[in-house]
Amino acid sequence: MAASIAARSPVISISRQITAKPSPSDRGSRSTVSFRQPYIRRRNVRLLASVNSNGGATGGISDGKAPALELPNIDDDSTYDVVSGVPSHLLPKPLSSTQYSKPVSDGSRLRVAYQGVRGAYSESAAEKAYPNCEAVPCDQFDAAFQAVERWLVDRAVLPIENSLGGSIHRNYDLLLRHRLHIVGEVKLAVRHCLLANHGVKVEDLKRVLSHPQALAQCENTLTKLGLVREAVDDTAGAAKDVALRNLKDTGAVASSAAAAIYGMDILAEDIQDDCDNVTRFLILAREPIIPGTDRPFKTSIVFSLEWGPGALFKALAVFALRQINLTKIESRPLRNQPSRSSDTCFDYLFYVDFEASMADQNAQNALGHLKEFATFLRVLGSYPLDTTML
Ligand SMILES: O=C(O)C(=O)C[C@]1(C(=O)O)C=C[C@@H](O)C=C1
Repeated sequence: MAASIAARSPVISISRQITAKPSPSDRGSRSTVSFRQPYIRRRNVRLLASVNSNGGATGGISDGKAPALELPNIDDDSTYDVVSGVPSHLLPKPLSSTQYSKPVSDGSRLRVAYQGVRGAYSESAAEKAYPNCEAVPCDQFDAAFQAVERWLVDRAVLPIENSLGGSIHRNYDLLLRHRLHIVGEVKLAVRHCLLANHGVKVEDLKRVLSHPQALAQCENTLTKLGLVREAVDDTAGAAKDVALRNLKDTGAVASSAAAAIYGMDILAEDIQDDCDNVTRFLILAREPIIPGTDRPFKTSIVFSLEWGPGALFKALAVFALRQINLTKIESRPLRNQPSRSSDTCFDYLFYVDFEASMADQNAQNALGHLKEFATFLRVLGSYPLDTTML
């Protein structure tokens, strides 16, 4: 069984870590508010602006010493990539929102990286996003990011949050460390099974292996059964391991697909704590898609703020003032910052998803406003919502 798996697509494992950090350059600060730009700004800028009646920003930005700088001209379309400094029109052509699900132009199948081994939920998510794709297993999330960056695959499909277990923090951190763009999302109903080798009964089990998210999603059932949990890299990997070692006292929490692939029995189905167990995955590509207005879009951004009372309140107000609905907010520690005098104060990155396309002037205005006082701002992607029924 394992040999046939290897023959399909070897697992990608990349040992060298890419440690790309946001560039300290301030070049992007006066360019057009565009979904392509990872904006980087100096610290210590002071907000002197407010929202005008059209939802546009007015006023200027000051560093407290120099005269106020003029506002970024949001009608100016001469944009530059802040990483390479290359004018935007010379960069690779972005995918259009209708193109992003089409096969590659030479007729070969789209190669889509996912984390885990065959039978992982992430593989199902990749196949839901791109039904005729070649799903390529990667041993770690980081390897999937790098596989796209190194042109080994065309896309990566990675979990970002689950309705029961919450956020997958590792992928939030990797989104910033790498330079990929979010070009879509896919929601997958996750129905966990308790798997064991042939002849093993529930009463025989002492331990259970699975991905930490899957173990968290089945907390109640596993507690009732009194099983010791052991975390491994992915659910299907857990099933494969239990099967290959022919363990008789250990089960796995994984999908029914994994049971079929690794020849295991399903002892219990739907063991997640809530029948509405949904994982949202992000689709990542080297180039962004051109945001549209033809269907509902979502935009994902990450920013940091000056420390102070009401800072986050002000940041979120740029959306509230324009009736833009937020669907997700996540904070992560901002690493490699010089420590502050007070031990009680940490710096954060805020990841926000909002329901608007970067093709909407309203969304451009909101980000233009946020950019005036955010110490760092990057648009991770503007992409169509997954509105499919689960
Ligand atoms: O282990 C898998 O099968 C995965 O695809 C990973 C993962 C996750 O990281 O959240 C994906 C979906 C489920 O929520 C459980 C685990």
